[in-house]
Amino acid sequence: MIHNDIAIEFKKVCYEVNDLSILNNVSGVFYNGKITTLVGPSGAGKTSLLKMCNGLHSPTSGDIYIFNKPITTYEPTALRTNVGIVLQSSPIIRGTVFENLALPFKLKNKTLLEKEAIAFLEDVGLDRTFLYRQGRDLSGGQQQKVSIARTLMNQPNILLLDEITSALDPTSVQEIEQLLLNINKKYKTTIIWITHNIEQAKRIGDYTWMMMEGQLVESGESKRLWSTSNDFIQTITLGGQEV
Ligand SMILES: Nc1ncnc2c1ncn2[C@@H]1O[C@H](COP(=O)(O)OP(=O)(O)OP(=O)(O)O)[C@@H](O)[C@H]1O
Repeated sequence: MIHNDIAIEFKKVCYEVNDLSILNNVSGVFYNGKITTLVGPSGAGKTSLLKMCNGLHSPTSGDIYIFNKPITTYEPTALRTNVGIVLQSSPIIRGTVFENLALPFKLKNKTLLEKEAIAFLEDVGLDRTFLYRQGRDLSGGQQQKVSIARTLMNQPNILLLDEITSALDPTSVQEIEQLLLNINKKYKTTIIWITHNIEQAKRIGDYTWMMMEGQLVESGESKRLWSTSNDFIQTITLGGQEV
């Protein structure tokens, strides 16, 4: 059966490296056009799972479907164009913001027009005066916005975010949350967002996946999940606001 509301589906996914089990029998869905936060203690397997969504890692067993098609049927470049990723410290290359933004185009032998670059910058709340500033001279928050804009250049349907605000000041955190909520709304982008900050997870996620020791222990609508009081939620919320 085809489900148009599902962007990514995991079916009994296991991932092992050198006989070490990193993901164990993970089954679940990420809904199309929604924001799902991925929470759990350090070492739970969140980054490994995220990297499976754009083919950076492959399951040892089990299946992953992207828009109802097995991930293995996608050509790797097409998959990475369709499923973008931003990391905690995505690299800013030497050169101007324009050169950084042009990178995905350059890799495809295409030319980025200045007006296109300005439109993408505006999507992340930076005005045209940033275009010819040196990327590495920008603040951490501004660099992260440029990284997000650079990933958006490919117009991905799915955006994977790995702790992208954990090194930033509260104002930048708030701005980046808002700009991603706007992008989600404007382009209907499906977002999967790893965060250690429980308050952030509650604020931004339509859905939540809770992971522990390589397993998906809870998942569902955030409003419902965070208001229940099972053992997992007790464990991660009583320990403070960071997991
Ligand atoms: N290539 C690898 N070789 C060996 N062990 C690995 C490899 N990749 C991940 N692991 C281990 O798998 C487990 C899960 O790692 P992963 O980075 O996915 O967790 P995480 O939940 O994202 O953690 P964190 O919140 O600290 O980033 C960890 O114990 C890690 O050491």
